[in-house]
Amino acid sequence: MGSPGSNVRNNGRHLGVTEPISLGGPTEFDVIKTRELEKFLAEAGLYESQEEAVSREEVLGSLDQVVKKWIKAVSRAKGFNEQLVQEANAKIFTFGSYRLGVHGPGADVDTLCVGPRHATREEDFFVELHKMLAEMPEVTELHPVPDAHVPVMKFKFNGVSIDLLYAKLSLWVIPEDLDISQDSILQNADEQTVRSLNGCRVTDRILRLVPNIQNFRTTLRCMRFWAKRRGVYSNVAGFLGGINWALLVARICQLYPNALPSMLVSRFFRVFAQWRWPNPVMLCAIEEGSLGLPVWDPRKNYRDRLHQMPIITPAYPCMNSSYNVSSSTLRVMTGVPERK
Ligand SMILES: Nc1ncnc2c1ncn2[C@@H]1O[C@H](COP(=O)(O)OP(=O)(O)OP(=O)(O)O)[C@@H](O)[C@H]1O
Ligand SMILES: [Mg+2]
Repeated sequence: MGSPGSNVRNNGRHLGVTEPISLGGPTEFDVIKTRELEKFLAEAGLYESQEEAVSREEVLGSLDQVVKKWIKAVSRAKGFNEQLVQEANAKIFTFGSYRLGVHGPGADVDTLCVGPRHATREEDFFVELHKMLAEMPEVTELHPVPDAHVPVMKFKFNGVSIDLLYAKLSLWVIPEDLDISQDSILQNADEQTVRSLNGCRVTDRILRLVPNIQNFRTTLRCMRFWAKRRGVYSNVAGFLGGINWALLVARICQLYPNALPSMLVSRFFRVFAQWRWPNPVMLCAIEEGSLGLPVWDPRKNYRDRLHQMPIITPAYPCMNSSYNVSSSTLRVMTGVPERK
């Protein structure tokens, strides 16, 4: 990664669907203002303690061990021979604000368990793994939600809140160094698996599509804090949630690749005050892909044409992450008065 403010990623080529607006770097004033901004964010209590960070890491390590034990038990119960049982593997990935590195103290961790083709969601994940977790003294408040649009198991592990999704790949064995960013991973995957993988694939892609990760993180922390204070941080209420704020900030980082967070925050307001919605915000071109999955395309899909504030996810299959925004919540966010 580059030093703060230097755009050295992507071999000097720009990231994004257009040229940057400005390649200008920081002045001494911006350096001072960014330091002040970081101090402000720290004093606002937005960063977790070292102790909490370590505890989260340990919990994730333990959870990974649990799913590895689970997949061996599942394989054995299905009559696999001992060598195949030993080779059987499952793995935990993280995504969301924890993976982006912008979570606050006490935040929950979005996780994904990736398993092989013989480990089913209905039986093995929601019954067998659920049973294993229910028997562990570390696990409390265990709530499976198998019928959700993205099925999830919610629980606390040693006090850390976890959302655990499941992706059943078409592979027989899950390699420990599995790369879930290739599109081929989606081949023959059921719909819930595609949706469950999406969070991780999107988060990883965002981190690859910003010129400087540290500057992106600080700016996003600031915008999340602002949005929460202003009461416009909520996907379900028709405003913007974690993913939407992340994508908007990432786009500003692309447009000002050498800017520091204090500049990026002010550019955020400048750019989005002038944005002509429903022009979409995108971090990369929307690819059709070869797997035939539906992608956001207002020319083809009538429903996509109704979206007020399209903020498109960067991993195949690209979707509008802010389909919940209505004309009235958009007006609230942009401060445009209602037309009489
Ligand atoms: N509407 C959506 N469209 C696409 N992906 C989504 C959407 N909502 C959630 N996700 C995926 O799930 C992840 C976790 O969502 P979540 O709402 O927990 O946001 P977050 O970025 O983790 O912020 P928070 O700190 O509020 O939890 C997102 O980062 C995103 O990858
Ligand atoms: Mg989250």
